[in-house]
Amino acid sequence: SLCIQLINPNTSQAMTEVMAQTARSVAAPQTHILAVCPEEGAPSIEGHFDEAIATLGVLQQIKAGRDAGVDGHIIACFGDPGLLAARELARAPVIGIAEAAMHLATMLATRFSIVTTLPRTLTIARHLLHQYGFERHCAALHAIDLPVLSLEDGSGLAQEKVREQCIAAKKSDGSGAIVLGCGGMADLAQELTIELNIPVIDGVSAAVKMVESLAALRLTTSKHGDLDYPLEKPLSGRFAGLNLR
Ligand SMILES: O=C(O)C[C@H]1NC(=O)NC1=O
Repeated sequence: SLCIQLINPNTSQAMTEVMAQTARSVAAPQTHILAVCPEEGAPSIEGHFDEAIATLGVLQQIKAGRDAGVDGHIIACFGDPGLLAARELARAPVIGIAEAAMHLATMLATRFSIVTTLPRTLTIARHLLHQYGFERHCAALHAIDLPVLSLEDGSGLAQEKVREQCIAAKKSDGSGAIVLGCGGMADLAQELTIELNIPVIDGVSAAVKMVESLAALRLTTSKHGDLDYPLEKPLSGRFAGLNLR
């Protein structure tokens, strides 16, 4: 059986729960999902500053997961914060939900659109497209212009805005698939795929199946070159816990 550590980099328990439920709904029977979030940090991640704060918590969780011997780690925030640093620390695969969703979209359509939360995080999504080499695959990016935690306020307004943006994107962008740009949207993808009749992809679900695939292929994070374990040095204070030895 497999154990996959699902890390919500923000500290909102409700969002962790939404992602964990979605992850468990797609996981194979013998896959266990260990859902965690940092003890301290930002309740939502909505920019470069929040991502910097969240990265320490992600690394602490990666270390804990590694010590617990998990078979894979998922960074469940659409900015994929700390992804490469986490890959240095980890032995098992580390998958970000943005890269997972983008990869799947390129296998299903020649162009995809992204629907995320605040306009200011569109820049982060564009940066990831560049970093992953998917710029030419992404036809357009849209924001619902509501904060991340509006997805957890129980009003359903954010969910309706996501639906509207997806319908508009399908009509206007010339893209054949849509990537949902927030971990908190994980539970919306399956219903929207049916309603819109195009692939609407959630990165949490995508990442779960990618970790399962990599594990089945006995493939783990390369430790040759820049993703080798960090060089040993005396990390001090709150960082001491990140020493690998
Ligand atoms: O960037 C975003 O809008 C979404 C991103 N922020 C967050 O707290 N979880 C996320 O997936």
